[in-house]
Amino acid sequence: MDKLLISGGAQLAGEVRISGAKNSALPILAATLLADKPVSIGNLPHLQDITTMIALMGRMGVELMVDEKMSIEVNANSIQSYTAPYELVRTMRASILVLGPLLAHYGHAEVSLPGGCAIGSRPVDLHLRGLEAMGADIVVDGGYIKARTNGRLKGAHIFLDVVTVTGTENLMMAAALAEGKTIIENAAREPEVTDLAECLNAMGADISGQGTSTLVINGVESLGGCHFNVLPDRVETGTFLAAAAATRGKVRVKGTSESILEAVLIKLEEAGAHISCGPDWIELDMKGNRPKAVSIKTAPYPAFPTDMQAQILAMNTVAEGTGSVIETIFENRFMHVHELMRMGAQIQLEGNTAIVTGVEELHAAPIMATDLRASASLVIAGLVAQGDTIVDRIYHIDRGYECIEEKFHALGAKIRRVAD
Ligand SMILES: CC(=O)N[C@H]1[C@@H](OP(=O)(O)OP(=O)(O)OC[C@H]2O[C@@H](n3ccc(=O)[nH]c3=O)[C@H](O)[C@@H]2O)O[C@H](CO)[C@@H](O)[C@@H]1O
Ligand SMILES: C=C(OP(=O)(O)O)C(=O)O
Repeated sequence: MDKLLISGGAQLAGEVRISGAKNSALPILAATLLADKPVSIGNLPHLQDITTMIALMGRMGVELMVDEKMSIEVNANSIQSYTAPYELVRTMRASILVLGPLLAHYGHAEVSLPGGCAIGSRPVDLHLRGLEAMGADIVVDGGYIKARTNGRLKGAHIFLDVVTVTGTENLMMAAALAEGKTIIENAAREPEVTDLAECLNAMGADISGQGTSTLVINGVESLGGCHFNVLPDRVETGTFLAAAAATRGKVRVKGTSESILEAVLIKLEEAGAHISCGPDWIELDMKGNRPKAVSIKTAPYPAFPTDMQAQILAMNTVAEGTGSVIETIFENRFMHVHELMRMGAQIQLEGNTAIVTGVEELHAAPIMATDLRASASLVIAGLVAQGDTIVDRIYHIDRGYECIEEKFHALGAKIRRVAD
């Protein structure tokens, strides 16, 4: 199993290119199952979750051709199986995103229940309830969601009790081919949901309201092909900026946009960062200063994203002062706290709140990655710690970060991948 070996202490400096967003690329790949013609997707990130989605769709008989620039052409017409098996779903929850498209286009689907994971129980009840409201027959049997529809799904008025990103995406995709109008209220407003809506519209769907909490989808009879470029990854962007702030460095992230991570940039400025932005870049300069601790509370977009909680918490561990970190989305998203404390971080954990008092220095220790963003926070901690930190179980980080050690290395970090 690969590990990352990080010799801390370098101030990050330089430029880094941001990849396409994992959480946009995954639903867009699933959306190609709705089309009758080939769909081509550009700016696809090169990471494990994308490989898993390609493997899953390939297993169904879908033809996928990736070129050397990580564009992919997907032709779903060759599909032969409508099943997402447990062995693939268990490695990537986002596999649930094939449920809505398979059901809407082909009338049936069998998708393994994703189950819980390190960050929380993560049920999919709202996905299922929404599809049932559109006329689907759903049973859960032997760990599988078995869904069928007699004829086309029917448009429905759906109110989501909780703001759910993949739930909104699954229902929006299903509604795109349903008969009549669907209204989804309390919909997720994340940029990745908007990106998916734009891609579906480019395929011929009739969706409006994206970026607001009410989506209106007029179902169409069929969807065609298109070429679509995935938006930049706001979590990868924020991760490099948080690392730059923690190391008192100066980093420019390119191929990204300030408009998709305002809540994060505001907090980094509060931490003392000087931020400047261009049309497709953001620069953060700490002018050599120690960051100031900030308080954050995670909530659905446009508020502070849960996927950036661990990285800002890691910055706080070496900041001046005390900051509180409140996690409101997932009930168990503080696994990194215990590992950071092993490095000398001062953190008090009370329910969904972590009170972090910055220390002058963290100390290297062998530490274990437990989930994707927790892993990123441990890398940030390793970058600022005295000595050599070994981060184990980095398969979590490979799920969602493209060439992470190469990108940090290019910014002056002493980091390399080591095999057991
Ligand atoms: C592939 C992808 O895009 N993953 C993102 C997506 O995950 P994902 O879409 O799985 O997360 P959700 O937005 O659905 O989860 C939000 C909350 O709703 C609850 N819930 C969700 C669905 C449901 O049927 N019932 C229910 O109770 C969840 O347990 C959680 O407490 O949004 C999360 C929240 O921004 C991010 O952390 C993930 O990176
Ligand atoms: C939690 C995440 O991903 P997923 O929903 O795929 O587990 C994430 O991207 O931080």
